[in-house]
Amino acid sequence: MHYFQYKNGELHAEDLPVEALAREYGTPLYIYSATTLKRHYRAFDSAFSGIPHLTCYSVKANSNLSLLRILAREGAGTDIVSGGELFRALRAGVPPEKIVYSGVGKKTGEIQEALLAGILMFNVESAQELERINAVAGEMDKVARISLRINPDVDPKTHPYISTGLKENKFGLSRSEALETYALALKLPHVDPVGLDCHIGSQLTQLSPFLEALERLKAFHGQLADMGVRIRYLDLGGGLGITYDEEEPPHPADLGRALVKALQGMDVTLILEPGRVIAGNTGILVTEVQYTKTNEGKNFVIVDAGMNDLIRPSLYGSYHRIAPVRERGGAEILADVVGPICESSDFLAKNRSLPPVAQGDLLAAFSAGAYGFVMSSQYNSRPRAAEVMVEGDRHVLVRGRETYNELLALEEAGLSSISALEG
Ligand SMILES: Cc1ncc(COP(=O)(O)O)c(C=O)c1O
Ligand SMILES: N[C@@H](CCCC[NH3+])C(=O)O
Repeated sequence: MHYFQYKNGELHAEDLPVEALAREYGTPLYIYSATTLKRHYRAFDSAFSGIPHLTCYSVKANSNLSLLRILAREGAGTDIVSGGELFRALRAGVPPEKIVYSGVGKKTGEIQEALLAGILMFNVESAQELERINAVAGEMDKVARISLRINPDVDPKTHPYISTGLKENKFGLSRSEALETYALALKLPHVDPVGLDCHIGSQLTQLSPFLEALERLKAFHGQLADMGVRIRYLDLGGGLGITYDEEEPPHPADLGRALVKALQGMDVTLILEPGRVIAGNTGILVTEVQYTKTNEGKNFVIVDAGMNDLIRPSLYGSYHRIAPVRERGGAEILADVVGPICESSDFLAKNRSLPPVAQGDLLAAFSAGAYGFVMSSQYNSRPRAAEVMVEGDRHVLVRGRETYNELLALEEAGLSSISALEG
């Protein structure tokens, strides 16, 4: 069941016509389906219901506060990678004891904030980070629960920019370094090594890399037990892929069955950090055609959403299905769908077969709920897209579009004092 569907030739977000929302809030506009979000979360979480587990939604995929609030009410924890994400997760009502903190570059202030909040654990990525967490926790008279992120050297068979578990990637510790670092953790008074963690990459479309990583972690778990480290949490990260085009990723239930079976007999709580599989197909980006033109036989459809709104096609060559919001007949044309940004890398699609579209038409880019708005910027001084959440026949503006004044707010003070520099 899809919640972005055509009814009588018009694209609907649940029960609302997308065109009406776009006319009300303007374009570019992100539209999210609350029903899809909940359905994805429940499908994922219930796949692991046979074992002790915690689903920590990866905030980086889509950090809109309202979306986080819905997930928090569903019982989700979160995987965060910055003080900013911690702040958001807490504001949205995620209980601190369901928050895990990943990332290679945690700063002292961020560690303090997480300790103050009382998060479940830090996924530590280097010996230096472990020492820093120990020192900060010591100053605060606390003991930090930690896991070490192992780099299992497994090929996730995905785009090189989003693969994270190969030895040439910056993430985690090799197994030999990790053994030494657990030994160090046992000696440090302000850290408690309770977990073992890995995350091998994103948009994975096969089960085998997950299972391979788990096998390596299990072998490592045995070595840790021999050293006297008692692991209570096994965190396998996120990474399950979605269908953008013709990919056929495993269903969460398949991943669940395979992992539950592989974990039999292990006395641990499984932690998972799904992002894309929860949020990706929960959102679309709606954009309006500004102009069409043909240069030497090449067709361009120029829309009002640019690489600043959805950077995935420019950054990874990613595919997003694009279709008119009102179904159109007529012979298809091959065109590049491009934005208004002054860069040739500013495109949503290249050589795409589209029905004939005209100025003023609305187009939807599908599967834009994850790594869409969160990766947007104000490049070319463009206010970022607004975000709307739909449920049934109701909707809420969950983030308005900033005004030009708001775009300049942080610079105004500089403008009033710049004359001092000008002498
Ligand atoms: C540590 C960590 N956990 C979870 C995720 C979420 O990944 P995905 O959106 O592919 O599920 C990522 C991103 O790849 C990550 O780096
Ligand atoms: N930003 C990437 C995913 C990165 C995952 C973060 N570790 C994407 O859009 O596909």
